[in-house]
Amino acid sequence: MSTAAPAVALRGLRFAWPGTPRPCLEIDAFELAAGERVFLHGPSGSGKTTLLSLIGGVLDPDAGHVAVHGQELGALHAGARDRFRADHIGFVFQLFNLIPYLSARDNILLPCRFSRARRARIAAAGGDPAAEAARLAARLDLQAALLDHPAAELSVGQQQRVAAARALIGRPPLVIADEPTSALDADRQRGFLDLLLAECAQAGAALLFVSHDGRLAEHFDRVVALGELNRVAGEAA
Ligand SMILES: Nc1ncnc2c1ncn2[C@@H]1O[C@H](COP(=O)(O)OP(=O)(O)OP(=O)(O)O)[C@@H](O)[C@H]1O
Repeated sequence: MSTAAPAVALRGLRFAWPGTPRPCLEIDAFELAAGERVFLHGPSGSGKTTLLSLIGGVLDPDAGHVAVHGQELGALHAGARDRFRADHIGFVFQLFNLIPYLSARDNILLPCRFSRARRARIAAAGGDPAAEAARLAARLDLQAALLDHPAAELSVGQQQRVAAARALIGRPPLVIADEPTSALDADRQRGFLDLLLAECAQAGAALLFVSHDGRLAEHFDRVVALGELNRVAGEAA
């Protein structure tokens, strides 16, 4: 990994879902600079979540290259790719993907269990994972008592904030957020976005933020329409 490398670099990317007649994504080139905050938007079904899964190495492209912080994901075998993802990428998923029977606290701490790099970054900043989980939860307006509750007992908005704390803990250099504010009321949306931007700025992390809510776009360094990148979407438009 190189710190001078872009957070994300895509070249000649092509991906089709199995059994579908034409590609979902064809992207000649895209870069997200280290520390850059990009707002990505596009119509429903245009391939935003698919693109995030390719950048996260959860899906493999049919052709082309995906590099995260200079590391070509295709060069890593499955186990190494899982470790790389745990160390370097914080995800906030559209459907949160919390483990329902684990407490909110244990969900937030989960990446630290898998990633030595995240634990090391917390230690280097003079903290420990439990204190960092509590700090992030407080910043996200999650009451301390809620941290002992199983994730399944939390409201949708609370689950979303737990998912954000889980993504941010241990300061991954790339944060990927897929419609993270959709379940929050307007006040919490703004607070959530402020926290995400502040935490990413403090950690020097790049942020790739997908949303339908164009009102949030003004807070980002750059706004990208997937239709401008994706040749398939361009043809369909
Ligand atoms: N697991 C899957 N198997 C087959 N096709 C899929 C799968 N997931 C998504 N697709 C298809 O890929 C296309 C892009 O879907 P994707 O979820 O990436 O869009 P999106 O832009 O994130 O949409 P939304 O804004 O509604 O979340 C859609 O046509 C969808 O039907």
